[in-house]
Amino acid sequence: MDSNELVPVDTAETNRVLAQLHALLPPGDARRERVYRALYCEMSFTNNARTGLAYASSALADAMHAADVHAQIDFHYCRGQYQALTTTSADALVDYNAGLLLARQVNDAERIGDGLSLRGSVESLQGEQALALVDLLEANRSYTSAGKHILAEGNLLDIAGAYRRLGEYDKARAYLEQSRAWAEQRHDNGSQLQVHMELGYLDDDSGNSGEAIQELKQALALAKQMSDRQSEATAQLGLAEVYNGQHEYQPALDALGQAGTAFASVSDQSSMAMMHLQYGIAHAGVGQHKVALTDYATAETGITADRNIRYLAQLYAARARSDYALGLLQATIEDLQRTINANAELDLMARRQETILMSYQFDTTRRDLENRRLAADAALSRTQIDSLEQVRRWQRLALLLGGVLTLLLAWLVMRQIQHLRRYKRMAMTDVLTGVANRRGIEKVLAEEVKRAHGAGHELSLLHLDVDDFKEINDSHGHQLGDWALLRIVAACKDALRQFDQLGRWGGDEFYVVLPNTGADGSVLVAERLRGNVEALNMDDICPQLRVSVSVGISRIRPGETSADAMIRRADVALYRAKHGGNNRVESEP
Ligand SMILES: Nc1nc2c(ncn2[C@@H]2O[C@H](COP(=O)(O)OP(=O)(O)OP(=O)(O)O)[C@@H](O)[C@H]2O)c(=O)[nH]1
Repeated sequence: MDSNELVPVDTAETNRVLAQLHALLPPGDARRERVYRALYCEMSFTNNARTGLAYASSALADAMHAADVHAQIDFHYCRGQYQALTTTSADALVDYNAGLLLARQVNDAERIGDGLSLRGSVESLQGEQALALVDLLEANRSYTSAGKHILAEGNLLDIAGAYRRLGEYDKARAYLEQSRAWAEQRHDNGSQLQVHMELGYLDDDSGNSGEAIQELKQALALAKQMSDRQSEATAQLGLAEVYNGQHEYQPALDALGQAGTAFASVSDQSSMAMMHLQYGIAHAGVGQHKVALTDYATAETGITADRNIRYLAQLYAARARSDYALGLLQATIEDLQRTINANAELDLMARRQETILMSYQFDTTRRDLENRRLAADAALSRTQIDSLEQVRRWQRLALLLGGVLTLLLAWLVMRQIQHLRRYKRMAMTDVLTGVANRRGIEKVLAEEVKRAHGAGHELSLLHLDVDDFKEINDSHGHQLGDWALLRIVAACKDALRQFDQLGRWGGDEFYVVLPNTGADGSVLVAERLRGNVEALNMDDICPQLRVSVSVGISRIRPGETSADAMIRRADVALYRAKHGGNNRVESEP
């Protein structure tokens, strides 16, 4: 129901499906109730146009009250269709246009298609084939854009009708064959009936009356099978028209009789003018020209109201023959004149229609080209955006890789620097005690001499030697000697200030560089060192073991730029301390 694509087999089936649908409606769902009513309106009154008209009018009022625009559109269309049957198809246009306007306002492609299709079929009946084709072809585009393929297929029938009336029989037949294939494939009896009917008209118009009769009879059989009285009447009217064309007036009159009854049974007034025209031709055919004139008079009113010039031309030509047969010369001349005028108007219309069609085709082609160009532009910009994004992705990746590489390089460089520093430190460090080795302390001393010389500061150097260390080694072993050295270094460090630097010269000899330190300060530090070592308790490694150091002190002299002399003087002082009896501090003189 929501997809609006029901294909019922006949009237009874229609009513059964509608009842089923109604039973399925969720209670209180007013919107779906209106959707259902729209379907009901379209499908339930095929055999009763007046009741359908009344139903559509009241449903339209309800939809307006509920401000349900979609339902309003549906009921406008429904009412238009029953209006066309009750009076003339031209009267339906008011509702079709009103519905179409609303459909365009809410941009509802399916309902725009419905409106255009309905309006197109009226225009086609009025002889405005170009306008009709513009609307019908547009309807197809709308349906297709809304994905409503069944509705688009149904619309093909009307397109075929318009092409037939325009005299484009090949095009009309192509559309009908397409419709026939789809209708058969879907077992859609209603559409098959319409296809037979249209093929009948087409065969008749293109001079194949035998085939026309076959098609119309098939349409008639299907209409009877479906209990569709309205279509039955239309098929009978079509048959009558073919019979008249074949000068078979009695079968024509019979068919018209059947058509009249069937039309009356469904209150369909829309074909009354055509009925009278065909009656006139048939009556004239059997020699009843006076009756024919009455028929023509009635037909003329209806056809004029419908503004159908094609039928008017047919009517005037037929009436001229009856006028002539009755000896009404003046009337004959007038009707012949009217025939000429109507045909001239038809020619004019044909030319106008050609122009309208050409301009529509031009517009459509231009629009298609424009759409294709827009699509191509969109595809191009999509490709450009894609490749830009691709480039950006690569750039981001390259940046990321660059960043990672830079970090990696930085890390490698840092590690290298750290290794170098470590190697340098290791190269300057004594492995056993962890203080500066000979190279390290030489370097420190050289820098401090330079600095003291530059700034005119004082600088002192202590030369330490462990007393009788050989004896410790010899008595207690080399291992214990190492431990004793470690303890001595620790005791020395405790005695030093933050900026004093201790280094091992080798074996049991150490140097201490004392920046900014003069004679008194150096003696003080040296004594503290000596005292700390002397006070060492090493019972934990060797009970009763006592160690001591002798210290020689030298100081920088004014103008001295090399450490060698300082070292020599400190050695001399140490020598004196040793010879003074160990565990002593001696300064250079
Ligand atoms: N345990 C140990 N002994 C070492 C190390 N380096 C040198 N020695 C030893 O230290 C001793 C130093 O002895 P000497 O130079 O004769 O000096 P000393 O015995 O202290 O005598 P004086 O200096 O005159 O008091 C030698 O026996 C070296 O073999 C070391 O790293 N560890």
